[in-house]
Amino acid sequence: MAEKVSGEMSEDSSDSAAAVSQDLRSVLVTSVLNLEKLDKDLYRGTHHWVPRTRRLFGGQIIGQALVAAAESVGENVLVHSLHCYFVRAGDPKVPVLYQVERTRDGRSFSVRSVKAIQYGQPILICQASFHSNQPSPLQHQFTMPSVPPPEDLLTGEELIQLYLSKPDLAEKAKQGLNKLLADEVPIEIKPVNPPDFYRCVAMEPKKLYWVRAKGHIGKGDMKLHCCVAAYVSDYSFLDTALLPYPGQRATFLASLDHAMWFHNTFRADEWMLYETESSWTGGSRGLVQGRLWRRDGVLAASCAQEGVLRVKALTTSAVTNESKL
Ligand SMILES: CCCCCCC/C=C/C(=O)SCCNC(=O)CCNC(=O)[C@H](O)C(C)(C)COP(=O)(O)OP(=O)(O)OC[C@H]1O[C@@H](n2cnc3c(N)ncnc32)[C@H](O)[C@@H]1OP(=O)(O)O
Repeated sequence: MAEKVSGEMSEDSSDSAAAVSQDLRSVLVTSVLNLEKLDKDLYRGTHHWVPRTRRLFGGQIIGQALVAAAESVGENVLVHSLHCYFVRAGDPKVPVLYQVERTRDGRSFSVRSVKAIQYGQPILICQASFHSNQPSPLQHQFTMPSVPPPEDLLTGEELIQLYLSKPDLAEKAKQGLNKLLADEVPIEIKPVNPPDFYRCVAMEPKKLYWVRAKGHIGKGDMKLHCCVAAYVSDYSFLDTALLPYPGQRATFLASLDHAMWFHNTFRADEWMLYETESSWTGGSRGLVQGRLWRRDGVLAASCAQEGVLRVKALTTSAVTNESKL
């Protein structure tokens, strides 16, 4: 019989004191990243939240691929990087198979290659590298931007409620916002500088928001927190590249590749500051970079992604009943 491999990690003493009930646990660990083991180095993953594009969420595929890779390495190594290509759209109607190749095991580093497969064809190719913890006399990092704490900011849902209360809101925009509210995305977000609701001002391609997994994960296995961070890091990343173009509506937005480097331990169920920026767009593609900060200022992870950006010029305001352009 197939066994589940990841979500139910053991609790440390601080967690057991809290006696976390099953329904308070993050769906990311109880379901999304809890793969079914079919055979040695072969796993099956199912879906939770599917974006309105009806193609599988890239972060889910990366997170699941990393769970599969992490199952094949020892307990004393940590994931330090991953590099993925999204080669086909994922179909939400069927599960995804994850096939792990044990590329190399060295004294310090282990490399794994994972193929995510649907209908016999790869949808994602992922290389993940693991490293045993080693001391280093060289240590530096950038400084975390100074921002208000998450407790002082509105959640994504509260912001949507605020937008819904605007009297001149166009019916189509209202429908879109209500759909967003109904989405069961398993992560929480608190934007530091939410974009102007009417989106008529070009902005610098930079964002700052607090983010964490919804529900409890516990201290547990650091590798699982990296899998959750991989999921989280893809959610509102590529859209950073659209901020300078308020007169354009995205008709097709999809990540082509995604890379991450993990620097320090963190808990993905605690608030982290996600700092994203886009250094370049052109040729219907955009490049974004991101940094995930622990709230104590420690740099937890860095990310980079390129995506396809196909857009259409807006002729009227998408959000109000008035003409805009
Ligand atoms: C604030 C909250 C936001 C939450 C949203 C979360 C954001 C999440 C994003 C994601 O998760 S993206 C998911 C992960 N990434 C992917 O699924 C990408 C997977 N890769 C691919 O699908 C393909 O590699 C590709 C990028 C589509 C490859 O493109 P290619 O052009 O080589 O493939 P085709 O099969 O030929 O075409 C696909 C599609 O695109 C149309 N098309 C192709 N070229 C052009 C063009 N020059 N101009 C316009 N359209 C083009 C083509 O006609 C096909 O369209 P359909 O027939 O499918 O309609």
